Amino acid sequence: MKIEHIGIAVKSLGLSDELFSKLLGTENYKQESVEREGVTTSFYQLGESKIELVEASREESPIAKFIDKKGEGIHHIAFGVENILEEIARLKNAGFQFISEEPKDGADNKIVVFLHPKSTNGVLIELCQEKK
Ligand SMILES: CC[C@@H](C(=O)O)C(=O)SCCNC(=O)CCNC(=O)[C@H](O)C(C)(C)COP(=O)(O)OP(=O)(O)OC[C@H]1O[C@@H](n2cnc3c(N)ncnc32)[C@H](O)[C@@H]1OP(=O)(O)O
Ligand SMILES: [Co+2]
Repeated sequence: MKIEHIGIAVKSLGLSDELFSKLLGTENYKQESVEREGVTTSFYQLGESKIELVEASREESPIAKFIDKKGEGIHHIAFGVENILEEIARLKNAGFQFISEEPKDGADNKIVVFLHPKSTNGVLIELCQEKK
């Protein structure tokens, strides 16, 4: 398992892309919308991890709700795993709760699931696996 990306909730990808390109000294390598999730993402490679800027693509997006409540900032940590089904089983066995146990298509050619922050010390954790 490794830190695959840090998700950062932003109001405007336009403004935040400009800020993060300056901050990181590199351009994003992709921008991608995931309509099911109600988000548009922008990815920056940072060594073996990434920064994922996440903007709400519609009103009822979880990102819109998060920003309304907590403002812009760190939203989630994504762990990259080899076998997401095995990790789900391991973590369920260890008593962790999932928002949904069924992996779904994420951004950046991944399948993803999320654990509920109430079972992970208040940190939203995403598991992601490269699509085969
Ligand atoms: C598809 C792209 C994908 C990728 O490929 O990388 C992404 O990263 S998409 C990222 C956006 N999608 C998600 O976040 C999906 C998972 N999130 C959810 O399902 C919901 O956001 C949630 C975590 C279940 C919360 O939704 P909800 O219960 O409707 O909102 P509340 O505001 O009532 O929150 C309940 C409770 O949880 C706390 N919370 C909410 N978001 C976070 C967070 N990001 N980090 C930590 N804690 C969070 C919130 O504060 C509430 O706690 P209490 O106030 O103590 O009740
Ligand atoms: Co993510």
